[in-house]
Amino acid sequence: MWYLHGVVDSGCPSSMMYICHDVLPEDFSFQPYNRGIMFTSKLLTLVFVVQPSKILLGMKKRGFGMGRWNGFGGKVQPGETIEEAAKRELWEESCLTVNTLEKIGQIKFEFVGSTELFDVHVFHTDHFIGEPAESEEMRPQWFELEKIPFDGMWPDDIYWLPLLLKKKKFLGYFKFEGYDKILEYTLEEVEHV
Ligand SMILES: COc1nc(N)nc2c1ncn2[C@H]1C[C@H](O)[C@@H](COP(=O)(O)OP(=O)(O)OP(=O)(O)O)O1
Ligand SMILES: [Mg+2]
Ligand SMILES: [Mg+2]
Repeated sequence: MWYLHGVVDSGCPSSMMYICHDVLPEDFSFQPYNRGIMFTSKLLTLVFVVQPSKILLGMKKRGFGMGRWNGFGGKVQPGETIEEAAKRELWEESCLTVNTLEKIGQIKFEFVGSTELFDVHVFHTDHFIGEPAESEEMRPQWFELEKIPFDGMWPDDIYWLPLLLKKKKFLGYFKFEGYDKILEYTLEEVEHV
């Protein structure tokens, strides 16, 4: 068994190098990935605005994930913290501002044939300022919690979104073939993320 072992800081916050090794260090918290492959990593944010009986999702109008409902988020820019990026992307994509975000999950996505891992930092908030409005990138819509449109979302969401809604913290790893098929995944609840 080989495990993703290390991270090489390339100097750019959104481009880390991951190294796979055959020994699992004791302090190692990631799940098995691949055999000796060098991965780069892309830092991304994802924010879910939740109210007692409903959740705000956005229909992605362009780019990656177009045609799917999702939370609001995107790439972390140089010089930004991950939380700053999460707030900026939420604002750009939904016109909502937030004072605080709760970091609730971290998910690594691998796509067969690509050596770039997506490192998605997932946030939750139930306090926001403003009214959701359509942006170039997203068309926001509230959904009753019993009517979340999982069929129109990324296929991984149905595994971990229920944890987010219960405010349980989690770490996940999903390996995709194409964009519709999950080949394998791991998901664990954790105390800290
Ligand atoms: C593969 O599974 C995924 N599932 C879910 N639920 N969300 C995902 C998955 N892969 C990526 N995401 C999220 C992470 C980000 O929030 C977006 C992708 O970033 P995006 O392309 O929207 O980046 P932006 O910086 O906003 O885009 P522009 O450069 O076009 O402004 O999807
Ligand atoms: Mg985006
Ligand atoms: Mg964006």
